Amino acid sequence: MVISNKRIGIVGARGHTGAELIRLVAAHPSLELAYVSSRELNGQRVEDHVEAYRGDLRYSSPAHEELPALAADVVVLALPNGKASACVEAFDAAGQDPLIVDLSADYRFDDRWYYGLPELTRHKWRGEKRISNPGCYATAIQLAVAPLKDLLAAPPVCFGVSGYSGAGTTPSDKNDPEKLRDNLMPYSLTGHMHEKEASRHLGLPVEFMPHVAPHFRGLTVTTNLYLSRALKREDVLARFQQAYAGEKLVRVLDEAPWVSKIAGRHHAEIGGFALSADGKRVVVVSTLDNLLKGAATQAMQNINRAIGVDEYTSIPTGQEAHA
Ligand SMILES: NC(=O)C1=CN([C@@H]2O[C@H](COP(=O)(O)OP(=O)(O)OC[C@H]3O[C@@H](n4cnc5c(N)ncnc54)[C@H](OP(=O)(O)O)[C@@H]3O)[C@@H](O)[C@H]2O)C=CC1
Ligand SMILES: CC(=O)N[C@@H](CCC(=O)OP(=O)(O)O)C(=O)O
Repeated sequence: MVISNKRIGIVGARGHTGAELIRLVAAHPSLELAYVSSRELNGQRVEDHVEAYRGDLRYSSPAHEELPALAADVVVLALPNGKASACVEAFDAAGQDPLIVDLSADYRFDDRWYYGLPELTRHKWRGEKRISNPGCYATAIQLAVAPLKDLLAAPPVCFGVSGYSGAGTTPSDKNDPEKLRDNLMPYSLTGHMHEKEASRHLGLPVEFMPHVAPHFRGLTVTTNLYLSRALKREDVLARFQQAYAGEKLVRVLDEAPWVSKIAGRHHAEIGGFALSADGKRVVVVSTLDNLLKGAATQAMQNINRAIGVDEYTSIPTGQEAHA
């Protein structure tokens, strides 16, 4: 049986996450790029900006209302927060129902959209064609808390440190290498979007304190968990190993993972598992590349499942680093 390729459009493809998606699509046997949009790069050749792509496609800058006519089977919205709904409305108005994967936070609280963190929500997918891709820190938090969720005596407290690519390409203090040099920049210390997102999807309150650091990509979340009964370290480790057994994109380590080792890699790492002397407090460290497992790779997992191919198609799942 010949299965024809699906056509995919990326809206907001100049950004960091859009570029990572182009790389993943370039390596995909059943997807081909229909369009990649950017106002700033309009007319320029994609292969001049993304080395992994070889072909004649150029960036274009269609208005939202013009997107349906481009007839992609899959549409990824990689726009800043607050900008996705205008695109979604354009498809609704045209009576078109492509698979839409939104990378922004805009639909993470909308029950009509599937929240795609496959390792935790795979079983909840009911064939929805609208998928909300989780936030980067929110992914690391949920992966670190979920295996001990039933034993918590207090809200998890999470200290996050992200590389500055997490702040996108629109200039701000949080992606200004000069202001970040020799610095650690705290921000949104209560009420960050990912605090709300992780709380909602874990079904328990989470406390989150984010910071940006001078490195470009990769984030660390160090999570303090108070337990309702004492555990031994081997019990904690066994819970995590069992929770993520067979998962190709979540690795459970004995030691605490280092962010320098996760940059350019597609999986998340969870480790540390330091216990207090009374066995009722455990500290777990999770790392992931915010642009990959925190965005583009997770989107590709979601797209693969929705188009009916193996979830890991085009995603390097071994030890190899991203080119
Ligand atoms: N960076 C990260 O680590 C993560 C990001 N995300 C989310 O993914 C989305 C994309 O992030 P990222 O790639 O970092 O963002 P960037 O800031 O790097 O890119 C945003 C893209 O949107 C386009 N754009 C910017 N402003 C507008 C506008 N007003 N209208 C239409 N297009 C616009 C830009 O292209 P142009 O201006 O040329 O049109 C660019 O292609 C965001 O919602 C972000 O929150 C999610 C997880 C992790
Ligand atoms: C360092 C930095 O600024 N990180 C971003 C999170 C990136 C992300 O996951 O974005 P969305 O939830 O917006 O999709 C932030 O804290 O807003």
